[in-house]
Amino acid sequence: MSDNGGTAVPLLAARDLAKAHGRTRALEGASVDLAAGEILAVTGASGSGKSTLLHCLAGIVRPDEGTVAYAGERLDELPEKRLSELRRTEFGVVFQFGQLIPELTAVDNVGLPLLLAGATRAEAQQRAGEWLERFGVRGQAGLRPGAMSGGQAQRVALARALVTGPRIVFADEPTGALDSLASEQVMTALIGTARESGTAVLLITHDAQVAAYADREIRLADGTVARAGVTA
Ligand SMILES: Nc1ncnc2c1ncn2[C@@H]1O[C@H](COP(=O)(O)OP(=O)(O)OP(=O)(O)O)[C@@H](O)[C@H]1O
Repeated sequence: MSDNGGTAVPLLAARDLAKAHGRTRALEGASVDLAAGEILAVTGASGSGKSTLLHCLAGIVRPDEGTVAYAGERLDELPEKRLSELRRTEFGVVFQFGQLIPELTAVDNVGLPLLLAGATRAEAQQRAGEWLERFGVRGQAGLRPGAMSGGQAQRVALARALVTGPRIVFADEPTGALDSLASEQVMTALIGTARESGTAVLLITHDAQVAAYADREIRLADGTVARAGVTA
């Protein structure tokens, strides 16, 4: 990340996050920076707090302690209405599986965020088709998720996460259920598109080959960042 006399402002900056699920302390003092356009891998053992961190950074859950600042706004303090607007317009999310709506075809899944943002059905269908094309799954446009391979479904999910032009994509084990070929196709599609559009990506993964796509890697252990969380 470029250093503006030590004062460059990251796009997303989390400080000293703590979050408990009941009696389980999932995060304990985690601090992370994400620069605009940066691709950051988050690794760590199962249960180290990776998903909880992603949920706090994406404004899906509020931390118990600590701050999350996105482009000058404190996510941890925002009212739910503004948070959900940010999630709809500025952030895209991709999970390991199951995030597509099973009753909708690929093109309708990808078009849905555009409809929610006020596009007409024709506009939504056209732009969704273009995004399916970019991810190499236009041939699957009329299929429902159950009729696609895991890799195809993930590429449709990526198209849906990116169709609104978010500034950050949060991806939680996006290749976790895929074989190595499908995983490579999904990662190539995600990283290529993110680089082209300057979208930042926060990528949780167990897989060193997937983490190698990132510009930087941080490792969580016991709810805190064990390695390189904040850019100097
Ligand atoms: N909704 C929940 N209710 C209770 N405990 C939870 C909940 N979500 C997470 N935890 C616990 O919090 C800790 C951190 O979980 P988290 O899912 O953030 O870790 P993770 O590093 O993403 O794990 P994995 O790699 O297995 O997905 C774990 O001990 C987990 O069991």
